[in-house]
Amino acid sequence: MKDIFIIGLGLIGGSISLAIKKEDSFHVKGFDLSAEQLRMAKSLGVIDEKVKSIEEGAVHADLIVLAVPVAQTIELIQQLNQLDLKKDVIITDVGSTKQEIVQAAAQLNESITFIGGHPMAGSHKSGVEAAKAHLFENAFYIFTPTATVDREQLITLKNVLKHTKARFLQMDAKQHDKLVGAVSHFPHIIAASLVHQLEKLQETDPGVTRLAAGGFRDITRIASSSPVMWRDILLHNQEELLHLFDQWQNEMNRARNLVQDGDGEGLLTFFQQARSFREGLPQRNKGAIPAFYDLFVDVPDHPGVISDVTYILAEHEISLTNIRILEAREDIMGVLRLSFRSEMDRDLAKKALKKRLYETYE
Ligand SMILES: NC(=O)c1ccc[n+]([C@@H]2O[C@H](COP(=O)([O-])OP(=O)(O)OC[C@H]3O[C@@H](n4cnc5c(N)ncnc54)[C@H](O)[C@@H]3O)[C@@H](O)[C@H]2O)c1
Ligand SMILES: O=C(O)C(=O)C[C@]1(C(=O)O)C=C[C@@H](O)C=C1
Repeated sequence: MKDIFIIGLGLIGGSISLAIKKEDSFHVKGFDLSAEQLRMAKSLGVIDEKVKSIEEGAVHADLIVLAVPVAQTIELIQQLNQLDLKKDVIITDVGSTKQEIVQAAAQLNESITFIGGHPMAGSHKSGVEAAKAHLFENAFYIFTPTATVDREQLITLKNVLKHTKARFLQMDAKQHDKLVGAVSHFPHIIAASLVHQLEKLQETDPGVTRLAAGGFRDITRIASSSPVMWRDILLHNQEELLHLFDQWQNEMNRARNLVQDGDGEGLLTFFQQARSFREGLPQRNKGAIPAFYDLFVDVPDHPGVISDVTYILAEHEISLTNIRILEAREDIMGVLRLSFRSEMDRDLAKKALKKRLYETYE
């Protein structure tokens, strides 16, 4: 496995390329419909080589990765089927839905192996500038091979993608769309709907958006994701989403009744059950709840304090993944939330800040 061709060099295609390109034995060629993305992918060192057309990259490839929106994935499968590809070539995709894609791939010529894939990590950001080599580290990477896929070919694919450091899982495409519909697709609809609701309220109460604080921002972050990508995902997972709409309507009616009846006990149970289930979700991987290695630091509200904290971390060569001021009011101690990539970084930061008399807690 030497020649790898990635079609679509956005967030996901770019991140896969960065993760596998570190291996000297792979040569990664890339193509993107957008000339600007393609140019940037090469100049940022995301790919080894850019090609001018799908045919140019595909005919010599041992592995072809389709990293475009799911509707485009189906068109590309049909397009690739018209080309004279290498014998034993493997085609995989990264689409967020699997059933329609796997069905489309069933039409491919017999000499082509198609293995559906879905790395379960991402971002609301799009484009090659957002790509990161470590995006999939510890995340689940789901494969949906059909019964006709040769075991050796699946191993070959995993041997390339193991450099993403993701954790591999296998299931059939229908089960994939059911589960991912619940943990990913439907929540994106809810996030966008909450934003629509606020937009309507703003028409009569223009000041309301200034009050939208941490809670609203946390739950609606994913409403900033690519509209084209999410349109296509929803169109591919219609059946599962319709079930989820029914369940959601029941859930909202249940909550509505508790509020209408002034049922304090019922509301307490409603929130207690949700909290305890959420807290039991896996935290140490990039599953439903991402890994947080957060450290909170009490800081006096005076100019220069943030640069002092970041300077101390830089002195100890500790990298931050995020920094956020949680509270900063006049004359009141504020709180900085520092996020780290690992527990080790957090512990080092804790020690370094303590030495400079900063109060920290996890
Ligand atoms: N964003 C996420 O969080 C996430 C996570 C896992 C999987 N996915 C899946 O990954 C795929 C890509 O998503 P992304 O977030 O990288 O999107 P993106 O918008 O960052 O990148 C997609 C790229 O594909 C290019 N493209 C579109 N049609 C093309 C075509 N026919 N030929 C060549 N290039 C084409 C676009 O120009 C763009 O650069 C989607 O199928 C999505 O469902 C996304
Ligand atoms: O973190 C985010 O912003 C994401 O939305 C990532 C997310 C998800 O829903 O969890 C989005 C789409 C995917 O197919 C996989 C992961």
